[in-house]
Amino acid sequence: MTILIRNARVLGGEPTDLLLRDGVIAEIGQGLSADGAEVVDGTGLVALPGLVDLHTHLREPGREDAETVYTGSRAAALGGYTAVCAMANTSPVADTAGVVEQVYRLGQEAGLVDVQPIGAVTVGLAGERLAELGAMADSAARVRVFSDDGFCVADPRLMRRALEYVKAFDGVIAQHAEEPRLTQGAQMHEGDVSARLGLTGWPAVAEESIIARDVLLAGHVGARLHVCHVSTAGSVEIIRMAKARGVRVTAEVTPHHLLLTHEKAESYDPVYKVNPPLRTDADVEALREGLRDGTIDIVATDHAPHAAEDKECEWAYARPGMLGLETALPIVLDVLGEQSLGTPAEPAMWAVIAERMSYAPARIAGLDGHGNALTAGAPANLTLVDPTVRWSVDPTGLASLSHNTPYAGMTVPGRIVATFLRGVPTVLDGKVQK
Ligand SMILES: NC(=O)N[C@@H](CC(=O)O)C(=O)O
Ligand SMILES: [Zn+2]
Ligand SMILES: [Zn+2]
Repeated sequence: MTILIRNARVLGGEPTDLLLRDGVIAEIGQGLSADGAEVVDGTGLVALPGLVDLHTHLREPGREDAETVYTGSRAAALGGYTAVCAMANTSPVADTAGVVEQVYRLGQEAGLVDVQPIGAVTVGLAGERLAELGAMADSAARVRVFSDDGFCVADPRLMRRALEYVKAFDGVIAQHAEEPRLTQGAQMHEGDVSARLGLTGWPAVAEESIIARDVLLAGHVGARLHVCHVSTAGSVEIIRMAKARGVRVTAEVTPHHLLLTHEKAESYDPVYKVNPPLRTDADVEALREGLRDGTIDIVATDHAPHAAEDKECEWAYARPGMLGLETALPIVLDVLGEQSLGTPAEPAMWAVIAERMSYAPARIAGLDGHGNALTAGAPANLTLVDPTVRWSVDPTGLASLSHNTPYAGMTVPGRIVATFLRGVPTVLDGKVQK
């Protein structure tokens, strides 16, 4: 299949044509000849490298009523993604070569994005003994990222062993930083709002104390640490300090922690219940600053679909987590400065988006075929976005099997018009192709 994209603005630059052939970008330049190629009109659209999500929950195996690899892949493609890393907290847990290979194969069969399984750090996410990290690394799924996400690897000795172990194959431990002894029964951020509502608080220090411990451990053994869903100003400060000291630490922030705050809990609508919880305005400001200055390396969605019965109930009983794949780029656009569209600062904004949502996550995950600059010879993994379109988020209009988006009814900027995986369209005219 040969595709000619006409007049797209690569990272918001001058309009140009891109010829996609045999899975790669064969040529880039103005006025390329169509010569048998299928033409896609890119006028007014910005071309970005295919987005890469380092933190996605796909719920298969085990909760196929909430999301499957196929439905999550559709949501991802519609969000502009060409690769997603699938978290290990499935049922059974992805803690063996068998399970990660199953998820990997389901992703290949769906064929809409590359699904890269993340392996569990400990057997059954129980935090007691290491899972078979080496067997998962050597498997057909070639696992490099390991995480007990949903739970913290709380035992420092086990965390140290895991960090040491994955050095052998340049792996990374992605930590869900939450000291469990400080969050027992916690329902939301510990602060003035939790005090007023009478809900048990989840203090910032529960996150920060684990991050502080883990950057010290990672520095001590010279291993790679990745911090999942950073949510507090103090965490940003600790990571900034660790980086300055040369610790090999990377960090992610979610779109919802960049936009929403704990006051949302005043509605008692569990759609706003998430782990870690929504924090304060000051935290949001520090996260944005950390993302701008590179202390926070990437935006990751923590796409966490939940079935209605697990979410549309009393706050205390609702599962934490919210959808993210189809709204991530619009929220980041909103946060990073939609006002720069059409100004000389615009290309700089797209460069930051490409780095934080494609190049850096692909580097951290070791995904060589993704996160490449859009140049001749590179794999044809890219997405076309119309930054001028604003659309209203309708939970039932999303491709995800679940509907727990916190942005229902909100008008957001930026529509994904097309996505290409190795030169094959997975989304065209805003519609998924499978
Ligand atoms: N973020 C959440 O609130 N929930 C996640 C687990 C997690 O990311 O910790 C989930 O699997 O539902
Ligand atoms: Zn988590
Ligand atoms: Zn998660």
